[in-house]
Amino acid sequence: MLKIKDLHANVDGKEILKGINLEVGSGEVHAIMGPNGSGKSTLASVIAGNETYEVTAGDIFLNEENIEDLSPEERAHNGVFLSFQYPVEIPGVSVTNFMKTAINESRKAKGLEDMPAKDMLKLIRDKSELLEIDRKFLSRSLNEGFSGGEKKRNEIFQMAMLEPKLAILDETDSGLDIDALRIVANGVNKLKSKDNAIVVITHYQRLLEYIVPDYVHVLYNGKIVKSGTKELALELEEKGYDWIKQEAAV
Ligand SMILES: Nc1ncnc2c1ncn2[C@@H]1O[C@H](COP(=O)(O)OP(=O)(O)OP(=O)(O)O)[C@@H](O)[C@H]1O
Repeated sequence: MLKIKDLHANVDGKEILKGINLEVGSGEVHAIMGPNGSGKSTLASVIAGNETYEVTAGDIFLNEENIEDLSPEERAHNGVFLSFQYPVEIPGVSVTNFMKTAINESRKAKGLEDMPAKDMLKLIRDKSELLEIDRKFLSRSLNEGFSGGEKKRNEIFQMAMLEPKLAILDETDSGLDIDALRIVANGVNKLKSKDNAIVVITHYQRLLEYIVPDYVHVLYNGKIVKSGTKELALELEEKGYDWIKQEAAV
């Protein structure tokens, strides 16, 4: 599904990613953890094609296809989805209209007609129910005045609508109360299938109790310095990152 080889990336001439190697197979959930500033969000942005970052070396493959030269839109049409750490507000564009446009643009890229209005309404209804989203939310401007938790839930609603092949969830748990965390995690778990893959970036083991990862990776100073199973997340919670930093320095 996703294969990253020796990826290096800069921002403003400063190297942030310093040789990332990562393989995520179909049907797998991977968690990426690591100290503040280690490069987690940068990695997510680079996979999604954010042009702020300059890839100086390495390759990113999605289903064997090198996606490096694709624009963010083309990557999205190929099934890459990034849920943002800080979702942007779009005044004047309702959640429903945003979703309709996103779905129809993605269909257009595949040479398909717009989704019939009836099917679109059903899809919106089904997916908003999955994430227990109140109807009145759907007519509000995207993210405008949404609470932190509402923004995060709305990101997963977008994921549910678009059914990506590769979903990267960047700190989806931050700002969620316990009930919202459970709802969002249940939503993600229901969207999980043998044909898609999920990468979860998180600081806390708590989310991983709900979305159980197959693998956990630690990103430190622009590199994945340790990988393991979900027990690694527990160990990090207990011991912090100092031992990882020491190991990485050896
Ligand atoms: N657009 C940018 N301009 C300047 N510096 C940047 C930019 N994006 C990222 N950086 C720097 O790159 C480093 C890695 O940032 P990144 O957001 O990827 O870390 P992170 O691991 O996601 O951190 P956190 O856990 O705090 O969210 C940081 O030092 C950050 O200041």
